[in-house]
Amino acid sequence: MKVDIISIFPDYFAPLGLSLVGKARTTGTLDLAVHDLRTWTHDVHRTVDDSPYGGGPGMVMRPEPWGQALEAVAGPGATLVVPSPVGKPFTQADAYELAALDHLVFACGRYEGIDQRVIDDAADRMPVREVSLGDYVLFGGEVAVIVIMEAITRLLPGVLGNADSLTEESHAAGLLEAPVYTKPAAWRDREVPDVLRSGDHGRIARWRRTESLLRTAARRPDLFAAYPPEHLDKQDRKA
Ligand SMILES: N#Cc1c(-c2ccc3ccn(Cc4ccncc4)c3c2)n[nH]c1N
Repeated sequence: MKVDIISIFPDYFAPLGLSLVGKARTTGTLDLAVHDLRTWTHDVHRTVDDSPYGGGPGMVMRPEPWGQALEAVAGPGATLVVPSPVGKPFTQADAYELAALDHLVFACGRYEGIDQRVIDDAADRMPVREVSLGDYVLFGGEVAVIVIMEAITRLLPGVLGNADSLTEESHAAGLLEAPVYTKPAAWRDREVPDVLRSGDHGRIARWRRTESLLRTAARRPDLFAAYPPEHLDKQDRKA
């Protein structure tokens, strides 16, 4: 997978050189490049922002540098991903969709955002997805891109040592995962549930399923309500 990130803070993406994302880059699974938007400015001050038409607080990112940057970076087959407070909430399903694409270009806005004409102009040439991490406000898109890149990279072939992890984890099947435990069996007078030490894989699977349903119902009633009833069996309905 080829990924290009455009930002006025390219150093923000140093974390993408670490751990499993860094390994994916080293092995060639992920071809990631970060670009400084100011490369496409031509004034002595390398200006990327200006005051908003219609007035209001803050500054808006100028269209000219973005237009030239996207023309240079987003070739045929690219999908533009724009983190934004007004974007579609980013979900695991989105991570799977993006992980299946050949080339992603991330546009990291700052200030009050990017001139809307940049998004509209790009949409004439490529798919554009405006996404939001959640209902809170960040300073810019960089943190969102780091989160999205981690969510995508772990879905790429060979990145996770045990691909089975993907099938049981939270949100993979629309539910939250069950609690996890490891040694010691007793810690501060708290015991690991006996079923998990029973060796009875059928019982363990059932216990995890029940805990997953109960946890989802308690913490994410929205996910629980959306969970297809046909995916619930008789045992689930007793939970
Ligand atoms: N994804 C995502 C986001 C952002 C986000 C993303 C890109 C930009 C660019 C600029 N800003 C700052 C800003 C802009 C407009 N209104 C208020 C603040 C951003 C915020 N905030 N919250 C999220 N979940």
